[in-house]
Amino acid sequence: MGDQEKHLAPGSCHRISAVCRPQCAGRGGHWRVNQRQRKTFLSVSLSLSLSTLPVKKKKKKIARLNIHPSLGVLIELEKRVRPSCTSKANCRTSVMQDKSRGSCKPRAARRGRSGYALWAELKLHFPASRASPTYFREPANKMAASVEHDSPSEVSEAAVEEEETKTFKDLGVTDVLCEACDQLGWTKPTKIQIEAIPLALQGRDIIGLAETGSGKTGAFALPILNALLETPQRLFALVLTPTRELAFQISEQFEALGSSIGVHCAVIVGGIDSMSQSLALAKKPHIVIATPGRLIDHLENTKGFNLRALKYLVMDEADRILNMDFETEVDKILKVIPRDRKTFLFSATMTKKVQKLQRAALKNPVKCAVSSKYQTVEKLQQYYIFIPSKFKDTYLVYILNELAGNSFMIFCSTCNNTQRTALLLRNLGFTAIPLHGQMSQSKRLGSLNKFKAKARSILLATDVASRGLDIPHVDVVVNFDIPTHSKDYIHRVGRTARAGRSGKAITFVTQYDVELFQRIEHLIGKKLPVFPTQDDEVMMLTERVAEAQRFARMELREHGEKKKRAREDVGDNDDTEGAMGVRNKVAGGKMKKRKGR
Ligand SMILES: Nc1ncnc2c1ncn2[C@@H]1O[C@H](COP(=O)(O)OP(=O)(O)OP(=O)(O)O)[C@@H](O)[C@H]1O
Repeated sequence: MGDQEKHLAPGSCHRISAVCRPQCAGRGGHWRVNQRQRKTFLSVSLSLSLSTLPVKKKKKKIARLNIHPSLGVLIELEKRVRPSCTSKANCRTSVMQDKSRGSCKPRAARRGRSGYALWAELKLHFPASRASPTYFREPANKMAASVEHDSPSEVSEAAVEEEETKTFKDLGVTDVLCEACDQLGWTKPTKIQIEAIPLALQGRDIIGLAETGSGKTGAFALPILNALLETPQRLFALVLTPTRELAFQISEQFEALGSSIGVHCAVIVGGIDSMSQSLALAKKPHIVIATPGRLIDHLENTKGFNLRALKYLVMDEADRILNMDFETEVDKILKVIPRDRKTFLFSATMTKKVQKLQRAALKNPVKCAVSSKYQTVEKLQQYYIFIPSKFKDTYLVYILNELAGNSFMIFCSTCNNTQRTALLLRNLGFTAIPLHGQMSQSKRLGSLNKFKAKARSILLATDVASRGLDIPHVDVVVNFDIPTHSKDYIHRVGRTARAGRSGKAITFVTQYDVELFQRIEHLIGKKLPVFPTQDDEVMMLTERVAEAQRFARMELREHGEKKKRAREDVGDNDDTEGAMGVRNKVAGGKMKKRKGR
């Protein structure tokens, strides 16, 4: 019999008779539902027939019928034991034991033919609209199933509706946190929240995979706050993030959700005075949000700070955190936190490499996947333009003019190119601001805040800004330099079209980038269309752009020398906006003057 492999039409009710094989005897296990079934099931009626099995005498138990809590809504569990079974009353739902243990044994077995009988009828709902979790514990019960069609079910439609109208309260979130969600304008939970929150509240370790901008932060923050309310404790949870800006953002979200319950968070990231962080840790916050390196510094050097009582560990952007770059730090952290903790891994691009996941030391995790492994958002329009490398700047200016009035995030591959391009655009009168790893942390946050506050319409950034940052008003992402790691593409373009909004992403492909681009298309499983451009109009810009390039190079040099001369200078001049010439240009004068306009 095909093991739950039969195709089942949506909207119909099905009866599956499953026969439990002898080797499953005595062990617990979970039903595994295959991908197709998860997609098509609306309602399923399972009739499990565990009958007359050739069980060896020494086997004491037959089967354990476990329904994984995340599998679906268990509507009905009905058990019938064959009339031949003499001690119905003793027969437990899942286990039948032999006579010596004083419970039932069917006649067939008593006659010497080893065999037991148990019917269990289950009805499960698999609403079609629901993105079902895809990871279940490998079933110990190997069941062979036969599928019969039953009459179509109306209940299923109701179940779909129910799924859509689920509230945070239905997920088990406590009232005070539901109110906080309400205040943030979160009227209903997102798919990943529907999947992950109930499981997290049950105390399971979770691997959460969902597309960018789908509310993963809420999916781990709400269960942690819920648990914190139940058992208040200092240094309750640790959230590890790969970038500093993301750490601040997550802290803001925790504080917004937990404001009414007085949650205290500490952000522990590099590039910021350690002393103030030590003081913050001395106050024993409830939640610590940290980048791995600086957290290690504090664990090693800050007196009185330890995470020995930690209850929750979250790795946001987990595939990045579990990457080789953070290997030593993460291993060190895992050694000094209790093994008896809950662990949540979340990302839009989760690694499947078992070795990497093992490093997170998860215990019997559930994978909540509401997107395929490398999926971009439906409302995101993605394009590419194929151009000669030397005209990249000109095409960028053309696109910025074409899509004027929008908010842009432009990704470059190096700090130097980010800085140079920001200068170039400023020279042409665009309100552009850079964000990269060679800027001081205060300047990085300054840039981000100006962009968030819409005081600047263009943020030029390295991949330091590609993951996690939630800036709702970003309309267009431009991959000025194509990402070398295809996964970064998904995160970069995910800075737009967030939380159900729409957005555009345009990737520049030069003669050197063709292979990288093909890899990206392969990863996302899509062929991207070309972004339409008028080449003659682009070429009309070359002269102006060339002039702005010259000024940008000069300013970059000037800026570098100035920095060398006055490293300790605390003025606002270690990002490009501080460079004198540029400031004038932003004010609208210098370039025009030079051009005589
Ligand atoms: N239930 C909800 N209803 C409405 N908006 C929500 C809900 N949950 C989260 N959001 C909002 O959705 C936006 C994106 O959330 P979040 O930053 O958690 O996404 P993410 O999945 O972590 O994205 P990324 O993969 O880019 O890190 C945020 O502005 C957040 O406030």
